[in-house]
Amino acid sequence: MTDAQVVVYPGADLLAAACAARLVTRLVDVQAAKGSASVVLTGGGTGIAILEQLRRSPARDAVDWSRLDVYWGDERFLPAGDPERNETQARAALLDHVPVDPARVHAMAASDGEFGEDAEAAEAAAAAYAEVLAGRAVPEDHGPVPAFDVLMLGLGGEGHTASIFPSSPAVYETRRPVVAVRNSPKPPPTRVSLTLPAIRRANEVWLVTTGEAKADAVALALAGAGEVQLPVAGARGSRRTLWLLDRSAASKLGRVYQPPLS
Ligand SMILES: O=C1O[C@H](COP(=O)(O)O)[C@@H](O)[C@H](O)[C@H]1O
Repeated sequence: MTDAQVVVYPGADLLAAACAARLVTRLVDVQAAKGSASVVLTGGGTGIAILEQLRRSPARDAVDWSRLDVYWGDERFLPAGDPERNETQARAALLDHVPVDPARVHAMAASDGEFGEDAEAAEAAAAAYAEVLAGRAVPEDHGPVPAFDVLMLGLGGEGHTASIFPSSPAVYETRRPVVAVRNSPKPPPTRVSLTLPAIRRANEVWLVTTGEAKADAVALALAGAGEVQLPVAGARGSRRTLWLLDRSAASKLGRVYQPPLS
């Protein structure tokens, strides 16, 4: 993964605030150039902290929220409003506080929704989300997934990203953009996730994480580990891949990535 850029911040709070500022800048620039923009949100502690910082930032008003498409990289297949759903957390952190167009907020289905809770429900939810993506793709995207402007991802200490876990069926998926995930090693067991081929349709992929528990996975991914054992190693954007880390998450990288001592 030679073309990835790495930015290391002194701490988790500063990283979240800086990522929020970076996101405002990127979305404003894209809207100025194209009229509208798209962002794919991640769940997890760092991803939600970024949204909270964005809510608190006066600069958030620079974004035209009505001209933004919001997607998710993965979802925990739980009832609507469940506090563990990535959508619930993103709404509380940001989306309920800014004038987004509800029709452009593309949440993945809930387990008490139209597809029900049975064994096939998560598969149906994944297929439905693939249809949503296909419906939003334009000819210039050259495929059934939009070329997302910014796609943010967290990661697990064992190397999962979105809900693509090491050596799981999702990491081998080459055809479908969205899959159901069963028996996730991290609760809840049933999830819906973009696949690596869909993630790689994004113009920019931002990998955001903090804490020492992520340091091995970060170092291995940047050293070129294989994506089957370490799915996050397969996450990259078509134009840019950015790793946004705090010092702890970056602590096992070589000196080249370390910030100067202060
Ligand atoms: O379950 C999930 O976890 C990962 C990482 O979360 P973190 O709290 O350890 O940073 C997240 O990227 C993913 O979206 C989420 O569903």
